[in-house]
Amino acid sequence: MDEAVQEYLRLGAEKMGFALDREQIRQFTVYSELLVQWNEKMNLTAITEEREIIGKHFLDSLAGGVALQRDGREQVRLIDVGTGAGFPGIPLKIVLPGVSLTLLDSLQKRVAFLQEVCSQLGLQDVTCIHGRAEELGREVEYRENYDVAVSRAVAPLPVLLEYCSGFVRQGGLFLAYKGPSIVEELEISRNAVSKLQFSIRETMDMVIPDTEYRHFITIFEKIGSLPLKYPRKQSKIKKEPL
Ligand SMILES: C[S@@+](CC[C@H](N)C(=O)[O-])C[C@H]1O[C@@H](n2cnc3c(N)ncnc32)[C@H](O)[C@@H]1O
Repeated sequence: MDEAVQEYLRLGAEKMGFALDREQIRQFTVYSELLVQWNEKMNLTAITEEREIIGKHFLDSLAGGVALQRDGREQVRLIDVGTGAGFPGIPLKIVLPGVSLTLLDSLQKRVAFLQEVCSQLGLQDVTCIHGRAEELGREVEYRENYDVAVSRAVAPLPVLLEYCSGFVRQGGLFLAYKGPSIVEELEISRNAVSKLQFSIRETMDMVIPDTEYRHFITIFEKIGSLPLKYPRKQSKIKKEPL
């Protein structure tokens, strides 16, 4: 990554409230290089130009960190559901190193990439898991065991709420990264929100610095204990979305 691109990253992060030190710039640089290298062998991202990786993946991922920092939730147990190539989980971990991070994806080869990134970046306290959200959310080890769940570009909101409901503890948060469809998605998610013991706190409209990209982050709070029947099996979620 050349100096101008690194400066774009540094300034963009600063505008979002994160002053990056040299080690953090190194971590983002290595991450970007690994993403481009591995993308030649496997499908990780359609975005391969450096500035775009910074804007659309790194800074975009940090938008959720703004909410966590504002709430003083920087030392949380956080799970990224359907993390793919590590978004938004890894950028959040780089700027909030006190986070205990779990990265979950249903594709094994993506998990291998995540392990390599975490090792080369020297990230501590990160667990990479291969599995399906709706199955792991029923297991004692994971069920309602996280302070925060985050997820970007994984499923329509009613389905995504069910995937993430299994992980978030009472009083914990779920941050859904969504595009402009968020207004309609919230409209069709009312039943899911109430059945899954969530309440809607707010939707943050985030503009990524020096770009015209906008992302909405809707923050849900878990207000009660999740009924045992949720999350349901994938076939049921698909056939009868809440
Ligand atoms: C479009 S990608 C988005 C990846 C990343 N969150 C991002 O924003 O770049 C969706 C990812 O979710 C994963 N996924 C889809 N359904 C899942 C499920 N039920 N449990 C775990 N991972 C899932 C897929 O394997 C894929 O890597």
